Amino acid sequence: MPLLEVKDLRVWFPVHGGLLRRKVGEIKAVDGVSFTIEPGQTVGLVGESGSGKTTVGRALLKLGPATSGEVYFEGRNILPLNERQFRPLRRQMQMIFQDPFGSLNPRLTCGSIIGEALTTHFKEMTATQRRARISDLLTQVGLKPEMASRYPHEFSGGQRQRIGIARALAVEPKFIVCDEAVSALDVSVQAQIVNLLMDLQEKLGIAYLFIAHDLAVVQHISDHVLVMHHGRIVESASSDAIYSRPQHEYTKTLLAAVPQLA
Ligand SMILES: Nc1ncnc2c1ncn2[C@@H]1O[C@H](COP(=O)(O)OP(=O)(O)OP(=O)(O)O)[C@@H](O)[C@H]1O
Repeated sequence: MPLLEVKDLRVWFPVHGGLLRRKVGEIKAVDGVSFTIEPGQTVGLVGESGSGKTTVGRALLKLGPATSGEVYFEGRNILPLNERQFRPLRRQMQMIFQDPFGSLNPRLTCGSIIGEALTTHFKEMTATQRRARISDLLTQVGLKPEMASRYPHEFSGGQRQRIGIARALAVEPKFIVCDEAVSALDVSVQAQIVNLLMDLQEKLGIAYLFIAHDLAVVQHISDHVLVMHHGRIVESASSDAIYSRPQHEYTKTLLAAVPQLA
């Protein structure tokens, strides 16, 4: 059984206009998207800005609206579930953002940021167990346990992204949406974070939807790649095939923009 199966997902946003702010049309941000993700697999989602990638990622985790379609997580359609019904599943589906600084509370230490996720989802955990788990998570993402007492501004961009990853891992997810998770970082730091994500996948069996506009990064991390254009998937193929035998004109245009490595 696939971990995640998306069937004919549509997300249309109403457009209002005129003096009375009546609905005058719709932005079809996502318009009939279908794909599957197997456990422990990475699916890359590429496309230019505005193609609908983030809207897909948010809809999958019920962080954003879905107009129609089905999203099965381990065989269960999650879109009709209300908040209470979805709560036990929320822990298993996490998101890592582009701007870790924006998504980390500047007033909390890195230990408290990770600890918050633990207290929300593991209410029975004692303070001692929590501290041990925070140390363990920091080590897993390549940071030092003693860094738990530092604040987000005391870390570099790459280290902040590691904290974001530790926070996502804290609740033991099976699936993580990585939305432009390395796009804001320097190329050498990007490679370190991508390698960390791949190591964690191997160790913990997590599946990723890896959203990016940069095809080179996506190729490195993904088993399968989806190319999105104007709300639709225009090409879906294995990572190798999409680069060696791109079928769609739009994919060829995206590939032409990738700097060639000598
Ligand atoms: N809440 C919203 N209300 C109205 N329109 C929206 C909303 N969210 C997104 N859109 C529109 O939906 C389309 C897709 O946006 P989306 O952010 O998913 O694209 P993207 O491929 O992730 O781009 P980027 O890489 O710039 O984030 C855009 O035209 C955007 O303006």
